[in-house]
Amino acid sequence: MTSRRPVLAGNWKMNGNLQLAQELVAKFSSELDSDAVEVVLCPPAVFLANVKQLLEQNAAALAGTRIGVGGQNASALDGGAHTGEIAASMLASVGCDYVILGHSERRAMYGDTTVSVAEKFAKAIANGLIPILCVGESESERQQGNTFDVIAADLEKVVETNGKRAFDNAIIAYEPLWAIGTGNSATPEQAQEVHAFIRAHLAKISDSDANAVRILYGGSVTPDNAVELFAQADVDGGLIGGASLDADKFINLCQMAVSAK
Ligand SMILES: O=C[C@H](O)COP(=O)(O)O
Repeated sequence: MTSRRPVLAGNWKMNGNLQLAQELVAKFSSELDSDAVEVVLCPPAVFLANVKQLLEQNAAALAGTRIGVGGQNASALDGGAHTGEIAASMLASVGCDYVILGHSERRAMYGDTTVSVAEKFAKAIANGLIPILCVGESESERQQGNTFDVIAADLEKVVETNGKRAFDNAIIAYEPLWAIGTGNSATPEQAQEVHAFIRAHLAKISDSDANAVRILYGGSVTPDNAVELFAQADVDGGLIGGASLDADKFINLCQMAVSAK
């Protein structure tokens, strides 16, 4: 059985400020003394360099932990006349190690598609970033029994675009659309069922070690439901929205991810 280090990624979305960054770094400096969990802070792009600088300024106090910075999106292009876009190379240049790709909010409101997300994935890995690939179904897709098909299509397009080793250094986040921001998390059993499918499908379509790929759950994770979710065999941590904006809740979730395994 491959042991997988859990990941707790905090997706601030279009929220937060430098004060939150300072609060999080101070709390991690004083209360997290384990490298058994990989923590990823994903603030809005304007704060990425500041958050990275804060982590570097507190490196001594953060020694023995694993905390990195990630973008919330990246362009499928390298650069040019694309107002408002951010290239993967730019994220890497300010110290990002990760980038969230294909979040359902970007698919719903900003034109991300299965094809464009696979192309963004290519730019991320070409620039040394670890993609956090978001997949998940809508309520109607689940009700129609299409959950696995929807997720399989995204995984297969990434492999088709990036090759059979695409997931060697990537993270997947299963985020059922009906659970995001609703307070209505998937049950541990629902999460485990989909995570197990994702892992099995990866083994079928790619040459990456499917047992080594971290698969995070996202969608209304809080300290009240995290223990059971993180205890599931194929749940390797979480992609956290709302609760990542509260330093106490977020570090609590990190500690739960450590103790759950
Ligand atoms: O990226 C995070 C997910 O969208 C979950 O957000 P949430 O924890 O606020 O439901």
